Amino acid sequence: MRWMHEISAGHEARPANDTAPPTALTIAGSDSGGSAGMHADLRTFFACGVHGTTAVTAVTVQNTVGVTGLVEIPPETVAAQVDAVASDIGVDAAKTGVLASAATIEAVLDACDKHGIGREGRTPFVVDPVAASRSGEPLLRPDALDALRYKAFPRATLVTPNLDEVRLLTGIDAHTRADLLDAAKAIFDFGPQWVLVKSGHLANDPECVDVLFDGNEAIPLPGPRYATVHTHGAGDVFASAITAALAKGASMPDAVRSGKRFVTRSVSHAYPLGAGVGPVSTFWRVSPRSF
Ligand SMILES: Nc1ncnc2c1ncn2[C@@H]1O[C@H](COP(=O)(O)OP(=O)(O)OP(=O)(O)O)[C@@H](O)[C@H]1O
Ligand SMILES: Cc1ncc(COP(=O)(O)O)c(N)n1
Repeated sequence: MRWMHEISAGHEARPANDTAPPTALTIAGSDSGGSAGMHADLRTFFACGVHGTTAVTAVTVQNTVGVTGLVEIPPETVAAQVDAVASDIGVDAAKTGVLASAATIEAVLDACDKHGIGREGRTPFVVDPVAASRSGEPLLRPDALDALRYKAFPRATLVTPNLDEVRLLTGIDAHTRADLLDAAKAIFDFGPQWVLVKSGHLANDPECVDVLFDGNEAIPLPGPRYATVHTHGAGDVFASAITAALAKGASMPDAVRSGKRFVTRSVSHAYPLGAGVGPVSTFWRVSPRSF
């Protein structure tokens, strides 16, 4: 084991292993409560049959009630994790969660560029612009908004905002299904290849119809709305299930449809935990009892 300050050169790549499953990388924060962030991402990758790897951006002090602390990992350490994973294990698709600051976003994008991750490279790059926890605590510094808009989004294969993130990033206040396409167009103008606007926060809509947009066509993704408050981690599970499908070689519309099926089943199996908001459950895919 070498301490971080001793690592100067890159890692040597190992020969490819034909028996290994596809790999997906999450560049995200940890959740001590185990419901959201990279914990949810890794569970989803496992349930979807891909090997999950991680670049930790921030450690959150979090439970089902809220987030009471966040410690950022130095940007160069985040970039070094991306480099270590990509240069040895490889990355078939990558996603982001909490990116914390402009400096971390820039370090991550440089590391991704180096390994062909992102729109101009061969490897799909899903940017989930996580800005706050479900309980409202900020997970992104205000200086990071422009870095997301003008640096990360143009490099993204897919951007997956919820309606609060749409409001923060574009000023559009979406309240109806019809507003989702306007929201998707406004995010698309920042330059990603695809945009997926999520409808979970349209609380008065009897269904959850998300919208996938590629600049020309809007593809509706219908799903039932379950009467549960336990949706902690739903956005992370959705983006991770999409990333897993992309890692296996699916087209974007197929990956998003399979991610939607996965997250809908996960919401339908959500369980109470602690005193606050419980997580959506990925157990349905792997456990005979399905919890
Ligand atoms: N009550 C629900 N019933 C069914 N599906 C839901 C429900 N709430 C959210 N979803 C679905 O879960 C996915 C995540 O959507 P949402 O808009 O909640 O994203 P998010 O805000 O990023 O998630 P999070 O809850 O983790 O903050 C979407 O496909 C959405 O339609
Ligand atoms: C580390 C981390 N990443 C992401 C989220 C967002 O998930 P949610 O919107 O369900 O709180 C979170 N709460 N914590």
